[in-house]
Amino acid sequence: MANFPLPTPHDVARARERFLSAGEEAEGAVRETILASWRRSRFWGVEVDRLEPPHQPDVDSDGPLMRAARPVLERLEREIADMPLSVILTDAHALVLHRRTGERSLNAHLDAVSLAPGFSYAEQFVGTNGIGTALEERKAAHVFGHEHFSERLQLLSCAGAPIRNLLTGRIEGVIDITCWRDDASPLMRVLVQEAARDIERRLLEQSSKRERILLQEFLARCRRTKKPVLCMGDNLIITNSSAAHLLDPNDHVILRETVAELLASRYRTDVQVNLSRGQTAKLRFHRVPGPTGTAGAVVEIDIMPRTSSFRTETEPPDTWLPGLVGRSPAWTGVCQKVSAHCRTRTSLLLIGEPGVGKFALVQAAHRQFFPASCLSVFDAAACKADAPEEWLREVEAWLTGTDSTVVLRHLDRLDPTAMRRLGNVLGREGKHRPWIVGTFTTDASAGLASAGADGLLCHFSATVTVPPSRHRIADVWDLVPALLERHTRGREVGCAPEALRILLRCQWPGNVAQLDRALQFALSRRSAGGRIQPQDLPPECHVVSRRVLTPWESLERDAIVTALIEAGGNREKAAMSLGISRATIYRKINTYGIVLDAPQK
Ligand SMILES: Nc1ncnc2c1ncn2[C@@H]1O[C@H](COP(=O)(O)OP(=O)(O)OP(=O)(O)O)[C@@H](O)[C@H]1O
Repeated sequence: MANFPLPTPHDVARARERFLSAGEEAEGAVRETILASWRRSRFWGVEVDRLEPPHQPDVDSDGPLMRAARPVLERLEREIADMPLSVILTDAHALVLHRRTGERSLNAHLDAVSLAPGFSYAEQFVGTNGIGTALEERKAAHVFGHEHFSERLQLLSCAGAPIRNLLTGRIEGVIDITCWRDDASPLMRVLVQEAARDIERRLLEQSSKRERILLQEFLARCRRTKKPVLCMGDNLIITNSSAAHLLDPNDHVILRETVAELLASRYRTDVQVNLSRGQTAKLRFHRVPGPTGTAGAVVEIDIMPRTSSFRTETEPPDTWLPGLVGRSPAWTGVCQKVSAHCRTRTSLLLIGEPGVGKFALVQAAHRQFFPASCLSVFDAAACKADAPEEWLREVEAWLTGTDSTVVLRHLDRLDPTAMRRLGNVLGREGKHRPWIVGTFTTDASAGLASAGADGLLCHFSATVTVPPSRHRIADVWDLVPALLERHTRGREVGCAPEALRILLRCQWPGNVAQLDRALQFALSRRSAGGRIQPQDLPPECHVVSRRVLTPWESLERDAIVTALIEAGGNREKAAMSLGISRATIYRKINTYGIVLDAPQK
C-alpha cells in the first residue's frame, strides 16, 4: 500500500494526457502499476481512441471454470441486484465468459465498449483495465476512471482478481466488478479477491479424481528423474522446473498436440519431436490409467545431442533401402521389417498417414531383393464402387499368375463389400506366389492406427505401421537434400540454415509428400538459384499448430502469412494491406499459431 496520498482523479487525468501526448512519465502523479500498464499498452500499440477487442463467438460457458464459478457469481449477483455494478468472469486470456449487470444504463454502456461475452479484454487489445492488467500483473488490480488507457473506458472503474488452479498454480481466469467511475470504491478489490478465493476452492473440490491420480504419477516420476517431465490431462498441463525452463509457448502447442495424438491412438512408443529452439527431443510417453479410462499422460523429455546446422556424415546403416533416406531409429526399424518380409515374401499390410513413404518402401525393397522381376501396382482408387468386379478380376489374375511383387495401394478406399471380396481373392492359392503388399492410408487426424484397417489384417501375414514424419523429425535432415536433388538435377540449390530450422520445426501432417511439395514450392521461387530462404517456404511452414483447418481457414492463414512476410514481419503493415484491424491480425496470428522467426525481407 502506498503511504502517500493517492493521486486525485484530476492529477491522473493530467498525467495521462501528458503521457499520451508527450510521452512524459510524471512520477507520483499516478500509481506505479498503472504507469507500468500504460507503458505496456503503448508497447502493444493500443490505440487510445479506438476500442476494437477481438471477438470469439464460441465461449466455453460450461467449462470447469464456469461450473466452479456459477454459485459464487449467483451469490454476488444477488448482492448487487439493482446496483450500478456489473460482475464479469473471463478465462485466462481475458475472454469474457459471463457478465451480469445490475443497472440498465451501465449494461448498455458495457455493450457499447464491447465488455461483453465473447470479447477479449486483454491489455494488448484494449490497454490498461481491471481484467487485462490483473492478468499481466498476476494479482488483483483496480483501475479507476482516467487510469484506463483507452479514451472509451474513461467513464468506468473496475477491479479484477485472477483465479488460480490451486493444484497447478496456473491462472484459470479473472473475476471482475465494473461500475461507473464515480461509484468506484476500493472495497471492490476486496470483494473480487474474496470471490476469486471462493472460486479457487470450488475448482479444487471439483478437480476430479483423475487429476489427483495424474498429479501423483507426475510427482512420483519427478522424484525419480531430474529430466524435464510434463504431465497432461483433460484440462491440465504441468511441467517440472527443468521442463518449464526448456519449453517455450510454441513447444507447448507441439507437445500438447503430440501427446493428445498419442493418447488417442494405440501407438505406444517413444517419439521424437523438434522443439522450436532447434533441439530434438525424445518423448518417453507413459499413459496413466484413471478410475474410468485414461487419466492422461506423463511424458519424460530426453534432449538428443545437438547437431549443428550441418550434421556430420555417418555411414548409412545397412537397413537403408535404395533411393530412401532417413536414419532415425523409427524409420530404420521400419526399413528392417519391410526388408525381412520382402526377403521371405511374407504378405504385408503397410499402414500409415498419407505421404509417409509406404509405396516408396515397397518399391525400394522390391528393387533391392528382386531387381530382375516386375512390380505390379493396383490402386484401389481405380476400383469402381458400383462395379468392383473388373478391378478384383485383374488383381486375381496377377496374384495367381506371377511370382513378381504385387502392390495393392490405397486399400482404405475400398468399401466393406469390396474388402471382403478382396479377402477371398487373397485367400485363394495360385501356382505362383508373388510378394503381396497392401498399403492402407490412415487419416492424419485419426492417429496412427485406424479401425478401418482391422478388417484387412487377417488377410495379410504381417502388418507394419510407418510412423508419421513428426515422430521421426530428425529424418528431415536427410530428406531435404535428397528431395532437392531429385528436383534440381545439375543445379546447385541448398537450404539456408534458417530455412532448415523452420523445416525441422514443422509438424508435416502431409508427411514426406508435403515436405516434398514445400521444397518444390520454394524452388519455384528460387529460379535464379541461391539457397532456399525462410521467405521462400510456403505459408503452412510458418505455423506451429497442426489443427486441421477448413479450406477457408487455410486460405485466410496463407493470406496472413504472405502479408506478414511481405511486410517484413510488421503486423500493423500486414493488417493494413489485408484491410483488417490490428486486433484482428493479432488474434488470427494466435489462432493459427503463426510464427515468423527473424524479420523477413
Ligand atoms: N525415406 C524417404 N526417402 C526418400 N523419399 C521418400 C521417403 N519417404 C517418402 N519419400 C517420398 O515421398 C513421397 C511420398 O511417398 P509415398 O508415395 O510412398 O507415400 P505413401 O505413404 O504411399 O502415401 P499415400 O498413402 O498418400 O499414397 C514420394 O515421392 C516418395 O518418394
